[in-house]
Amino acid sequence: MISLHRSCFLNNTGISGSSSPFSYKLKKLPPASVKVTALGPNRDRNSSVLIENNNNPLKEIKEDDTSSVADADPNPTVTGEDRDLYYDAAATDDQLVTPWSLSVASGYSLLRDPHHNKGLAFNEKERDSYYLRGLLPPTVISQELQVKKMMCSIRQYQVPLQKYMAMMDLQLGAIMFPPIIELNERLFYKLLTDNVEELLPVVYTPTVGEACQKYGSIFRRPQGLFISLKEKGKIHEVLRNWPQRDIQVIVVTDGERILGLGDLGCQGMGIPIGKLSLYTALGGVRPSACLPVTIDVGTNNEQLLNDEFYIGLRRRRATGQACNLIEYAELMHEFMSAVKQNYGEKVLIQFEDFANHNAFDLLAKYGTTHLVFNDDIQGTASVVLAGLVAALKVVGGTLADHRFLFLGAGEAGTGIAELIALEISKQTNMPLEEARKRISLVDSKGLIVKSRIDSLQHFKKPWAHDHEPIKKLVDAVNGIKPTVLIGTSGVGRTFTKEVVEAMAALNEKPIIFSLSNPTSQSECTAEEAYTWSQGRAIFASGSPFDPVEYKGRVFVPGQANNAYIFPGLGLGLIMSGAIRVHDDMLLAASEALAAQVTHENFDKGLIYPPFRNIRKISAHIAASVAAKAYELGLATRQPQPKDLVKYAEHCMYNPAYQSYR
Ligand SMILES: O=C([O-])CC(=O)C(=O)O
Ligand SMILES: [Mg+2]
Repeated sequence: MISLHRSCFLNNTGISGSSSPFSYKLKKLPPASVKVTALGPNRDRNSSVLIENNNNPLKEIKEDDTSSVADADPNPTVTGEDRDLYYDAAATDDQLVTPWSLSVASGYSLLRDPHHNKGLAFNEKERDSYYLRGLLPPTVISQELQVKKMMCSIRQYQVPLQKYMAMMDLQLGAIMFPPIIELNERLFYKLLTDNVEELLPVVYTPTVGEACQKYGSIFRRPQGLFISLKEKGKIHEVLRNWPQRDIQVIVVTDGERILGLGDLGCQGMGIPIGKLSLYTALGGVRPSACLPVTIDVGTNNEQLLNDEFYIGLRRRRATGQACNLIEYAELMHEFMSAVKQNYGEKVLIQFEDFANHNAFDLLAKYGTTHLVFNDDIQGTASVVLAGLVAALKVVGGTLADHRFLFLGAGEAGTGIAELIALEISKQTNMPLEEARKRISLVDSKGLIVKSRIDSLQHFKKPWAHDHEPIKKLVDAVNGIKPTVLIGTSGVGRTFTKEVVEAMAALNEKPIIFSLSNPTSQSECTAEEAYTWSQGRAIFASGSPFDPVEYKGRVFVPGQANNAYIFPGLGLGLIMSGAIRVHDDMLLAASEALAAQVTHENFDKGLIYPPFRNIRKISAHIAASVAAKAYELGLATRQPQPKDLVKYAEHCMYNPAYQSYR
C-alpha cells in the first residue's frame, strides 16, 4: 500500500523515511479535485496513491490521474482525517506545488506502519495487493476480535504500569523482542474508545503519574517534541522536524507541576501524550493533528538530577533568578511564535501542569494573541462547575445559596472559584465581587483574608475577604460553615476524619470534592468520605475510586476530572475555527456536561454521566462551545453548520479500520 502523507519536508524530495520512498507533487485543480504527479525515480511496484478520507473508503488515485474527491467541502475548515486532503485543496494557485511526500508502505513495512497496519485483520485481497502473503498467519480476524484479544492480554498484567506500557507499545511499537504486542494506532484508539472506563486509569490518572516518575527507565521510543534550552533560536526548525504539518491541538507542559507530584522535569512528557490520546479517543480529534510538547528548562528535582537514566537537561530550572526568568520567557515566546507561524492562528495550545508562577502569566499573556487554554485552571473549573450544578439537583438551592470552601489556592482552586463566581453573577446579576464573597480559600498559610493581602500572589488577592485569620482547615470549616468543600491542594489525606465529620455535622448532604491527582494526592478517599459522613456525602474526586459499600448501600463516586471537558471543548474550537477561548465557552461546556446527567444517573447517586458515553458527551460539549464561538463572533468557519451536534459527530475520527481497495 502506498499512503500519501502531508510531509514537513519542504524541499520536495519527499523522502519520509520509508524503505522505498518516492515523492509526488499534489496539485490543486478546480475545487474538489487533486492531481498527483510522480516525481522521483525511486518508483516501487505500486504506482497508485491512496488518499485517506474519513467518511469514504480510502480512495485510490493513479499517477497522473485527475480524480475528483468525493464529498469535498469547498470550505476547508473541517476535522477528521479528510482534513489533510482539504487542507491542500484550499491552497491558492501560487501554492500549487505543495510538498507532500509519499511513503511506500507495503509488505513488511506496512505491518510496521502504525497508521495503516491492521495485523490479522488484513483481508485476503489486501494480503495479495499489499505483498503481505506469508508475512501473516493464515487466519483473518475482525477488529472487534483483535480488541477482545488485546483486552485479554492487558488484563493479564497485575501491575498498572505494565498495562500502561503495553498500551504505549500498541500505539508506538514495542522495541522488545519478541514483540508481544503489535504496532497499530487504530487498534489502540479502538481499544481505548470501546473500553474507556477500564483503560482511562491506565493511560491517564493515576497510572500516567507513575509513568512520568519512572519515564527515564521505561522510556522506549521518543514520542512528541522535546524543546529544551538547547533548541533556543531553532524552534521553528524543530517544529518542522515533526512529521505532521496540519496540527490542530498542542498540549504543552514544562513539567514543573505534574499532577500533584511536583517537578518531574522532562519526564512530564507522559502528560501531554496522555491528554492527547484522550483528545482522540474521547473527543475524536484525529491523532495526526495532535502534537505533544515538553519544554525542558531543567528541573529542581534533585532525585532526577542525580538519576543516571534521567532523560532531560541536567541543570536547575530556569526560574527564580531574574536572568533565568528572561531565558524562560524568551524560550516560551519563541515557541508560541513558532507555533503560530507554522500552524496558523487556529491551532489550539493547551497549557498543562505548569507551576502557578508561570501558568497564570502565560494564560494572560497569550490569551489575547493565541487560541490558548489552561486545562488546570479552566478545564478543571468547567468540570467542577458541571458537577456542582448537577449536585444541586440532589441537594437543592441555587449556586448563590451555597457557601464554598477550598483547600488549595493555586491554579485549580482559584480557577474553579472564579468560574463559580462568574456563574453566580450571571445567574443573579450580582456584581462579581459580591459573588466572590460566597467563596473562601485556604492555602498553606491558612484562610486567605484581607490582613494577608500584601503578601499574597496576585491570583489569590480577589479571595482575600474580611475575616479573622484561621490557620487550620477544620477551624475554617467550623468558622465559614461551607456547604461545599473542595480540595485542590495537591496534598493527600488533608481532608481528615475531623474535617469530614465537621462538614457532615453542618450539612445534611455535604458536597465534598477531593480533586488532587493522582490517587495518592487525593485529599481523602471515597471510602473515607462516605464512612466519615455516614453515607451522606456527595463525593467526587479527580482520580477514579471504586464504588464503596457502606452499611449495605453501594456508593458510586463521581470522577470530577477535566477529561470530561477538554476533548469536547477542543473539538468545538477546532470545528468552528475559533480563534480565541472565552470564559463563556467554559460555562457553555459546563452546562452541556451537566445536561448529560440523566435521571437514571441521578437515581444511582451520580453527578457525572458515565465515561462510557464520553463520545456523545464530547459531541454535545463541542456543539455548545462552537455555538458560543459563533455567538461571540470568534468562529471563522462559515457558514455555521445547521446541526452542530451532528456536525461534531461527523468530524470525529473513527478508529474502525478502513478498507484498502
Ligand atoms: O491530569 C489530570 O488527571 C487532571 C489534571 O489536569 C491535573 O491533575 O493536573
Ligand atoms: Mg493537569
